[in-house]
Amino acid sequence: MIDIKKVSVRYRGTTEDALSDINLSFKKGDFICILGKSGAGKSTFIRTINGLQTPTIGEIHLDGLQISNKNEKQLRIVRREMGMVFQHFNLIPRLTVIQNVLTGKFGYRNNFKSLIGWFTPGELEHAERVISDMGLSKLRDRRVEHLSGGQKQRVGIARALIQQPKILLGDEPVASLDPGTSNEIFALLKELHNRLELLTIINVHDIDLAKRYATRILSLKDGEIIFDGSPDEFTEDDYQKTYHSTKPSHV
Ligand SMILES: Nc1ncnc2c1ncn2[C@@H]1O[C@H](COP(=O)(O)OP(=O)(O)OP(=O)(O)O)[C@@H](O)[C@H]1O
Repeated sequence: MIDIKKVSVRYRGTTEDALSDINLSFKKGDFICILGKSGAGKSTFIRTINGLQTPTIGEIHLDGLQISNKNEKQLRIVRREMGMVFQHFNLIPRLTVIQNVLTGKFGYRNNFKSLIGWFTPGELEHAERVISDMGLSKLRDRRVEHLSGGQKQRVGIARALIQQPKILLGDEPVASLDPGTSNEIFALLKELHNRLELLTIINVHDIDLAKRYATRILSLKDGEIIFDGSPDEFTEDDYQKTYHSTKPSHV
């Protein structure tokens, strides 16, 4: 589904690669968790997959088509296939739940209709369905600035789902949430992954969540993949190599 071929990324003005010679393939059914300490390249990796960052070298293919050499207009079409959820939710605080969810439709419409906030009955009905699915019906008309972190992330997920993506990308989607809520959000992401057959790729700092939910763990260090395997294969030694710190009691 996604093939990453010899991809390196070096930011302008820097002397080191943020990602270095990455070669990976992801298929439908993968629930990938990416581990790595701060600065390892996790965000760069996710951003490079959905075209927010262009590889300095190498290619990314989606279903056999190269997507890493597209212009902004073509990238908008590619990004419809990829829903994205963020650490800080990236919602519009003064807009309501349903208004925020509907912004997920913007990739499909012309700018004028989006600007004046005009949506078809079909689009509105779709938004209602996704909101209900996320357990947000009672909060439909509440401004998102008044929601809890977990509720905000559900809105973020609903906004991603309304695009009807094949791929769900998460850049630290639970890093701002408490452990209980983080687990709830991961359980929700896993349920959606199974039900909608999404390829899911998520950056996460919490190794317990990665071990509980991932079908495959990747570990990044200094822009390189240093582990690629099943959660069971990720050992204490891999943990040490990834984080260079002493073993926590829960591993
Ligand atoms: N826009 C940028 N310009 C220059 N260097 C950057 C830029 N964005 C990231 N970097 C550098 O690229 C490397 C990888 O950063 P990245 O944000 O991908 O890491 P990360 O693993 O997501 O870290 P964190 O967990 O702190 O978010 C770091 O050395 C970072 O300083």
